[in-house]
Amino acid sequence: MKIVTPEQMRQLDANTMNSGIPGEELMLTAGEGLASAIRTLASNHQLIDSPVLFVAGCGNNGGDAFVAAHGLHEDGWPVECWLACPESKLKGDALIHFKKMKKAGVPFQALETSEHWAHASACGTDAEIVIDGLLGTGAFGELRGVIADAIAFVDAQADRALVVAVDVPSAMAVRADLTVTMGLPKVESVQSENVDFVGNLEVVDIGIPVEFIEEADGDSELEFIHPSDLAPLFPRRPRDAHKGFFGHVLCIGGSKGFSGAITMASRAACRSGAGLVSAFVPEAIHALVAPGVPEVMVHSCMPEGQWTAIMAGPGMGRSATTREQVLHLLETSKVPVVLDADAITVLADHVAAIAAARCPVVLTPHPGEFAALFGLKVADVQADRFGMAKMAADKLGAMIVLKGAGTLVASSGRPVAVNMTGNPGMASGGSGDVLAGIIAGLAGQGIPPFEAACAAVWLHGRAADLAAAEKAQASLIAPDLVEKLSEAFRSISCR
Ligand SMILES: NC(=O)C1=CN([C@@H]2O[C@H](COP(=O)(O)OP(=O)(O)OC[C@H]3O[C@@H](n4cnc5c(N)ncnc54)[C@H](O)[C@@H]3O)[C@@H](O)[C@H]2O)[C@@H](O)CC1
Ligand SMILES: Nc1ncnc2c1ncn2[C@@H]1O[C@H](COP(=O)(O)OP(=O)(O)O)[C@@H](O)[C@H]1O
Ligand SMILES: [K+]
Repeated sequence: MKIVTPEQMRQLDANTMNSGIPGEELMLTAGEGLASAIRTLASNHQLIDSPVLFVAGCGNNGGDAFVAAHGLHEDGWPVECWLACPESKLKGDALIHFKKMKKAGVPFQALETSEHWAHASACGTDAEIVIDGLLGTGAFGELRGVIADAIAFVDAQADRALVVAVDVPSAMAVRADLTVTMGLPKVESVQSENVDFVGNLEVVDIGIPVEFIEEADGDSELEFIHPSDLAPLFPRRPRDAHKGFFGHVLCIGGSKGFSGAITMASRAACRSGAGLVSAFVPEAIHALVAPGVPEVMVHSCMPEGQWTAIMAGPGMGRSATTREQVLHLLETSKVPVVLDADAITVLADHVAAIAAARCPVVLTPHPGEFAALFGLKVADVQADRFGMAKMAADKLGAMIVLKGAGTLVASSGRPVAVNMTGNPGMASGGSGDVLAGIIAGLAGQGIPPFEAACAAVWLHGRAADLAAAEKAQASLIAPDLVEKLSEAFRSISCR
């Protein structure tokens, strides 16, 4: 999906209004989309009917919030709206929707002074979901008036409540769990320095005609991984399909003390739709791995097979044997090869072998592995994630999945894809192994490797978001991601 600047978005909004869709209607669709995202978030977190506080500014960003507050109030939710300016400053579409909200009886108050906000901060709120509708794409310059107080108030709620930003986190100073953006994602929201503010990023279709979007300029170097782009990768399965239709994936990895990594990776490949999955593990752990994954054919000698994708690395260890095996794969494979973890770091002095491979290669480094591969410092990788991913893809002729919040998928000659699903609960051992398995499972059933990597990072993060909403981020473990994959798939496909 295209990513736009605020200016490009304003142009799209203006073109849409000129084509006959009134601004009032655009705002209604935006606010209804926001209400629907809040309902889903609340439902996933078992917070249905919990108090929701909308904090609105005097622009159209506040207008979206009024529509959503109105909608939830009509559903019977305990909703309240605080306005960070005098009512008299409201105008246009926002004023229209404000009046409707007020008429419907949504409890409301205007907090016009810093003293009001100091009092609000002292008293707090019992709302478990707080909505930031203070500033959107119309923000400019230094914060003026009470907006700074209101932003500080909403941001402070992030320490105890779920925070949802409308369109963009206000002045990129509110730490949101979810940003519900209108029309198309905005460039600032996918920049790596802003991941802590944006949280997950969902897009509301506000009815901008497709042809306007196609014609619009967007960021030519970046694209957003959106479920609507992934759905076509999973067409209806023919009724007479059999396991041979969906490929045979080989997963190589594991070592003494690291049997879980390959177990989870190969299970994730199965859960991603591969027809058959085989694993090759050292003899010493065969008896540990095999019973854990009855759906996988586990071997302790290199098996023969018509592989459609090969994945190597999880739990493999950084031995000379690992390096030899990986180099051999790169030299001989004709099918996509996914390299993760140790299979990446052992190539630090052999990057030429990656460039020389004739098969598609997908590397899935976390910043530490990326730094090790190129002899860099992790801080330097993190300081320019986009540039680093692009550099590596160009240099190695491989697809680079640079992991971490706002995972990037880069391939030479095309825009870098950015993913905004996932949460810090994934920062626990084994999450990456699951991702490698998903990519191999998707590539192995014939999805082109770049698209497989994009779909995999989205599904992986989505599974983690569903799991965290149910079990809490702190309690998330990698097998939860595998278990929630089914639900993640269901959010892009009805079958
Ligand atoms: N037709 C449209 O234009 C649509 C707009 N939408 C929403 O409207 C938003 C954009 O609306 P606006 O252009 O009204 O902009 P904003 O809602 O961002 O706010 C602009 C208002 O905030 C004030 N302001 C700006 N910068 C400030 C600062 N630094 N300190 C204090 N006050 C400041 C301005 O004086 C102005 O009154 C989008 O982000 C989106 O949420 C959506 O409803 C979809 C349709
Ligand atoms: N804060 C976070 N937000 C989003 N995703 C995260 C976060 N922390 C970790 N992840 C994801 O979890 C996975 C961790 O992978 P990795 O570091 O290789 O772990 P391991 O080696 O333990 O399997 C990656 O896909 C990464 O993008
Ligand atoms: K906002």
